[in-house]
Amino acid sequence: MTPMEQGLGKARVLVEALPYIQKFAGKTVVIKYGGHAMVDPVLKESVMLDILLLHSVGIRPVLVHGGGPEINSMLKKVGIESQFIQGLRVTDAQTMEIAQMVLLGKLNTEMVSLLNRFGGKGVGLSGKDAKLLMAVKKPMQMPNSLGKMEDVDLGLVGEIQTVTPDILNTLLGQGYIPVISPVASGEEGETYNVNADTAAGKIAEALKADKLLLLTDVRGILSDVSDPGSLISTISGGEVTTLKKQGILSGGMLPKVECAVSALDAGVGSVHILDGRLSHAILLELFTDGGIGTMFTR
Ligand SMILES: Nc1ncnc2c1ncn2[C@@H]1O[C@H](COP(=O)(O)OP(=O)(O)O)[C@@H](O)[C@H]1O
Ligand SMILES: CC(=O)N[C@@H](CCC(=O)OP(=O)(O)O)C(=O)O
Repeated sequence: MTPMEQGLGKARVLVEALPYIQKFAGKTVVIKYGGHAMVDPVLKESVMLDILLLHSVGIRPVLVHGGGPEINSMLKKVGIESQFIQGLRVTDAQTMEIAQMVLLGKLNTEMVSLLNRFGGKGVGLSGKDAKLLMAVKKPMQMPNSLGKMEDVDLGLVGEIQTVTPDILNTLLGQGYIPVISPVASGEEGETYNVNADTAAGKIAEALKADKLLLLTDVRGILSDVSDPGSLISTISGGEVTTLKKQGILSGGMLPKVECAVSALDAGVGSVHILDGRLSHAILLELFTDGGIGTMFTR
């Protein structure tokens, strides 16, 4: 291909993206990025660049990050093993301390630094800042071996009670990109560990976001988790309930579908689960017709 043809190819991509860029200018897009898709440093840079691109065309991006695998490896180093119940980490005081150190001290600052190095104005926050996320201890019930429902103790896992998005609106209004760790405060100053998808969903609801994008390490919801070809492109709340009953949705997919359905009910414009391992997944979702991953429908 000649340099002239290459140039024309790039220009065509831009012209094709233009209607989408115009459609989303001024809109709020909440992006949840985490899990294994966040471990690759090259991918991480590429996601930060995509977020900057959104910002530079007038979109208001809000980044909520996870970090489950990094928390796991730090816990392993200090000899602590985690148990997960329905995709949630049972969190004792020591686990909480380490999770907070990894999420805020390492991952949040890392992403803010990347955004700023690439010319953006990223600001790191946790749910504790300006009372963004207030939580109580999350209750949970599970069937015991006899099938009878029993209380299980998740420790310091938080259930979000209120979201006060003022700080986010202030930052967004002044051109900053908020980067949020999923740690919340309790009324008595307790620290709670919140699943990052759940935090992103509640933040999207409070901001009345136009889009919620949940980036993960699979193509989207699969009807057979071992077959990447079994992607479900669109799904309704009713279908989610059926898949749950059939046991097709499990582990970390449960908080995702729950927050997605809740966000749509609360008026978030649209919710998508995307493959965060795919380079430029965010741009493909926003700026092309086809869309990728799973889209939730009302
Ligand atoms: N039906 C399903 N379709 C796709 N993934 C599923 C399904 N059921 C369970 N999963 C699991 O959910 C995982 C994604 O959740 P999780 O590991 O918490 O992601 P993240 O860390 O990106 O938030 C997938 O890697 C997969 O193992
Ligand atoms: C309660 C709970 O499970 N909190 C999560 C918070 C981080 C997270 O959700 O990270 P990913 O999105 O990368 O999985 C945890 O401790 O792993």
